[in-house]
Amino acid sequence: MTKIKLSEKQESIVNLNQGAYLVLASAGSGKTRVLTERIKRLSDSIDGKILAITFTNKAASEIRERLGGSEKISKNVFVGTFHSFCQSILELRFKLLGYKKMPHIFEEDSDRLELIKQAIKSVPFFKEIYDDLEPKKKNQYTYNALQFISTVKRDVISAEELAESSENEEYQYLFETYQDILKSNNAIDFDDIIRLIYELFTNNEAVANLYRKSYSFICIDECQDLNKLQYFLLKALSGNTIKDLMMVGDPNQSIYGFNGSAPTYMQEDFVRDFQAEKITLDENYRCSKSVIEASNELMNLNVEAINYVIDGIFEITPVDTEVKEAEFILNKIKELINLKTHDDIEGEINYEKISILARNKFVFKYVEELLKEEKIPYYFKSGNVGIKFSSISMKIFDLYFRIKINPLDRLHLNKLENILKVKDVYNFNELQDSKHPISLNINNIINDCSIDNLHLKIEELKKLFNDLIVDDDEKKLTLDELEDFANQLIQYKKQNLRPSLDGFKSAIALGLTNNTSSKEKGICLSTVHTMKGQENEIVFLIGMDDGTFPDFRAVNKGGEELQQEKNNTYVAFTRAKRFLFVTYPKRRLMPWGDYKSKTISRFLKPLI
Ligand SMILES: Nc1ncnc2c1ncn2[C@@H]1O[C@H](COP(=O)(O)OP(=O)(O)OP(=O)(O)O)[C@@H](O)[C@H]1O
Repeated sequence: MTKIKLSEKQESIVNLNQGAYLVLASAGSGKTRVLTERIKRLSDSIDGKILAITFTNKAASEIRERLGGSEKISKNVFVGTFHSFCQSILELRFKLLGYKKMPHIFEEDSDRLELIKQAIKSVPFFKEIYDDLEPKKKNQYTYNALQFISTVKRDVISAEELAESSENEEYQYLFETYQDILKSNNAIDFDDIIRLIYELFTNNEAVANLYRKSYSFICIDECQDLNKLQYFLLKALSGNTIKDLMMVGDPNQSIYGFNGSAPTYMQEDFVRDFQAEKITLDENYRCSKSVIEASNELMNLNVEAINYVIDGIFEITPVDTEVKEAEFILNKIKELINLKTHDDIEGEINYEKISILARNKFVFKYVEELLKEEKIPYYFKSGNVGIKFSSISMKIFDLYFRIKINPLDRLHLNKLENILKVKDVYNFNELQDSKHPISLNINNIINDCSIDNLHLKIEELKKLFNDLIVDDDEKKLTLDELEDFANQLIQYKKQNLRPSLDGFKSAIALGLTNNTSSKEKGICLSTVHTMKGQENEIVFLIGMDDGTFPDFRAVNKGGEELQQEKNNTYVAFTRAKRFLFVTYPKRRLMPWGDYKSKTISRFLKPLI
């Protein structure tokens, strides 16, 4: 890895000593770089431990990679997301939180929707409303109920506050019922992971003190994304003991408002509660002159381009339809690849140096079709997610695996019963006559699996799938998914000294074992949210028509939601190191067959 010479300003932040600091820095100013160098310096010079929190597994592994794997760093520095930090505590202390066995994470939205549906049906007030709704409205209702549960958790709303703020006690019942159902499955959801540890630190002074004494410094990246629960967790962890915290963030990159995040937790609460000193960093090391100028104009900023020698490209191109947009992009890509080199781009221009970004994944439809047709390699960038199997045999395996390691998990047991159309998923005769007789063999294989023999079980499964699956496409898909699972096991064992099946399942759910870099071959297609914190040489930002980006719902709501869309456009712009090509269709094909006229995104109007 090339050694970067830090600027004077960056160096001064790296060398700050004790105290609380808020580093407000614009995109590409080297926030992550500075934070990493600071952690490195601290770990060399102090004896205590350092807690470094990021918002994505990808960012955490990048920081870990840059820190290197010396024994001192491995022992003294914890780098991870809020979820992985809290999960590591939960695995040790779940009994203190009222669980007899380690609770399992229900990570999939579909699982949580199923649970909230059960909760709605057990509270008469909600059941009555729900039963009278048309099917489409039922889905929206369930989704809204789930949002309500999340809000209660993320906004740290207590039972009393809930009772006071709602029109009646029914909402409190709904919340409690959902939690009870989770608990009866010995399960938790993502928000619970942080909420439980916040409760532990708040209610158990002795345990909180253990962690307070253990960590001397806390560093947090991307703090504009903090929500109330995460900020409260940090406060509860710090207590009156930890006073050395550094938060770095960029209010202009605040794009997770829909998750309860707000830059005010760093800019107001942190500054007030910790008497934090504010420092600004307004240089841009990432982007070319053209990209910085466009971003400055977009956000009305005055960021300095350090790399002024590189002009780069910023272009906005209107195209007739989405099909034409896809053709334009494909032609441009071919042109760039044929160029092989360009003075502005380091090394050969290849597919890995190109990213295509959009507001949401639906925008990629025609581009993806063309990439496939032209046999150009590409992949979809994934966020903090675990594995989602699509082959039927791996789905069955996953469900057996879940109920094997968490026998209280009725939710997945029911799912398995439904897939197999059996009453008892362990009954030999029923399985043999079931819709998927392979389930009998799968069940036999994982019946006595343990973390020590799981790799052997995977080999048995491989043989089974090879022998029994007839359809070639299905066989390939199943074997690919099994291999992915096997790779995740290897990753997990590398990361954990005391591995367990429970721990492995949680690590998968948190996306900690997902080695994405091996799958990231070719052109990267990503939503802007998922690309946050990352960069590429050449970026295409597509579908920049008003109503798509900004999203029409934000346009209708206006205010903060619209501002977040603008911030999201800024995040998209500043992912480009050298070239940024922006496109929008002047007409969009609607699902019912008509074309609708479109205009350029309101944010881009001043730039044309
Ligand atoms: N002093 C420096 N000299 C040269 N390059 C640098 C320097 N500091 C940072 N960089 C490079 O600039 C780019 C942006 O750095 P980094 O990702 O740390 O920024 P950031 O502020 O976290 O970005 P963002 O918030 O936009 O995701 C990286 O490619 C990094 O290696």
